[in-house]
Amino acid sequence: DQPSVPRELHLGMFEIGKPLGKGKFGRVYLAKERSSGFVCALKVLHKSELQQGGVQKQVRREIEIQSNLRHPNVLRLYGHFHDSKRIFLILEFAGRGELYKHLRKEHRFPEWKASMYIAQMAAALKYLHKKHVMHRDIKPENILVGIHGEIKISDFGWSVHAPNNRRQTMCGTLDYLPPEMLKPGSGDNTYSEKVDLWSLGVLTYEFLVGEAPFEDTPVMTQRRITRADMSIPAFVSPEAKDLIKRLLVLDPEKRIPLDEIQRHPWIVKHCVKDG
Ligand SMILES: Nc1ncnc(NCCc2cnc(NC(=O)Nc3cccc(C(F)(F)F)c3)s2)c1Br
Repeated sequence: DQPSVPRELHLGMFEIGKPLGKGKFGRVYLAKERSSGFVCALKVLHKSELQQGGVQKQVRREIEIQSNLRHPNVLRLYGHFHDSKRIFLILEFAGRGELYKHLRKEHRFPEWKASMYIAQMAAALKYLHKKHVMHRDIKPENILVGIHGEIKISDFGWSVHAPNNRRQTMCGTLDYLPPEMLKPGSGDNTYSEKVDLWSLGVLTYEFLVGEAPFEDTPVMTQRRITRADMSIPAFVSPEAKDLIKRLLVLDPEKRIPLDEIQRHPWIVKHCVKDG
């Protein structure tokens, strides 16, 4: 059949379906490309809102970074287009929606499920870090679930190429911020992709406990993060506790590397290879 020559993308090409969710900057709809029947998710961003938020260059960076990423646990960004008022992101549709909704409904995940998800996150981060991309905003709200139950890291609005010393104003929850992004070191305040390892530790804790390890008032959360001051409940298995403790380490260089995560007993014991 004819190789598909990329046509000029525009809204009329899509039949818009049900709303899938709404982020802080705009809504997402199920959509079908009319000529091919291809199903995707269409995120609509209003240029005025992006200007107000001063984040338009972040969206450009997201498009540039994510368009080149191909991994089963990273949500695809197929393309984008805009009209006079809006920017549209053409995204892979994740058939089982937003992970945080599953987490809230189930309160917390059984260890086998949490371990499978963290193994997939480690594989995705290994892929990203090999390309010197750090996501910088790993949290349940930025993870989607595919039709086969596999997870997909999404929303690369805060991703950058490592190393990075730009100070971005953060908004949203502090819970997932690593210490080095809260108070820059006395020396160089650059940070590396190791920031994603800290967030992976926070994510592991939240999957198993149902709340973030440093959850508190904003001031107390910052203080507890910079002291790695958290306690792990007794119902968490010793292996899971060990991995969390090896990720939530103040010194970025001392955090367990991704290769070792994939070989960690808590990960290995739950991912049944054959059958
Ligand atoms: N079932 C589903 N299947 C697929 N997708 C779904 N939802 C969309 C998930 C997203 C993926 N990528 C995104 N990207 C951004 O939002 N980027 C963005 C937007 C504004 C400002 C900024 C920033 F510049 F401020 F960071 C960055 S949202 C759902 Br529910």
